[in-house]
Amino acid sequence: MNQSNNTQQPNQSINLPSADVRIKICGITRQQDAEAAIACGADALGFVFYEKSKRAVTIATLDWLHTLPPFVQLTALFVNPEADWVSSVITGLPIDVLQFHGVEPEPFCRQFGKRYIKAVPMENKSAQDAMQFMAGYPSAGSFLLDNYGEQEIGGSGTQFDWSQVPDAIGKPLVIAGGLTPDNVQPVISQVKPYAVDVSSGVESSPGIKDKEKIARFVTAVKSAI
Ligand SMILES: O=C(O)c1ccccc1N[C@@H]1O[C@H](COP(=O)(O)O)[C@@H](O)[C@H]1O
Repeated sequence: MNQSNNTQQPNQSINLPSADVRIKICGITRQQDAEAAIACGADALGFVFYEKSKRAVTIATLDWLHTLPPFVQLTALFVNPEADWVSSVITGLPIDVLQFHGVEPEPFCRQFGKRYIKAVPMENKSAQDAMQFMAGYPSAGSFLLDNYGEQEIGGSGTQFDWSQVPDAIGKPLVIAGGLTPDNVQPVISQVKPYAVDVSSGVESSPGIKDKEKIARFVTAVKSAI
């Protein structure tokens, strides 16, 4: 094929129509919340393997994970973990994707042979800064933009400046940070992300999901234009 006929504007092939924007419900700690999220239409669930989090889980507390239905992606979130800890988690549980929220270098993230999402700290960051950060992770399958600073760890439950989301990066972008059933439509309209990720915005208290909020979130995403 003629090379010149095969050039793509990277994000044109990745941005999805709003109705197809994928939904990840993160910070799940309980089986009933996982099942509720799947019943509501979540595409992916996230589990926080970070002991300082109010949503921290362990291999033992997720012994029900094998009973979940197929075709829902299970994501393990880590913050500056030991490699052995990541290996134990992916050996012990049916994890599909890793998500790194700390300052893990690129060789660390890719050593596990799993697809991974690298979180990008967007607090006070320009689109140019974000692109520079992402360029350091060529092996990442996707980037998750969240509102935290270089020395913090994410999960603040607050929004960043969506006007600073870079375009044409050639990788799927996941938008996170303070999303709720009420503000997810504007970010989809503005940014046209590959996926949206929510944790605190669909909770009744940290680590306890609210099925009604999840249902409202999913409905809002699927009806976004
Ligand atoms: O949820 C946590 O406690 C957490 C701890 C450390 C890093 C990330 C964490 N949460 C993740 O942050 C994003 C956005 O969450 P929110 O919707 O703003 O509450 C999401 O992936 C959370 O799982």
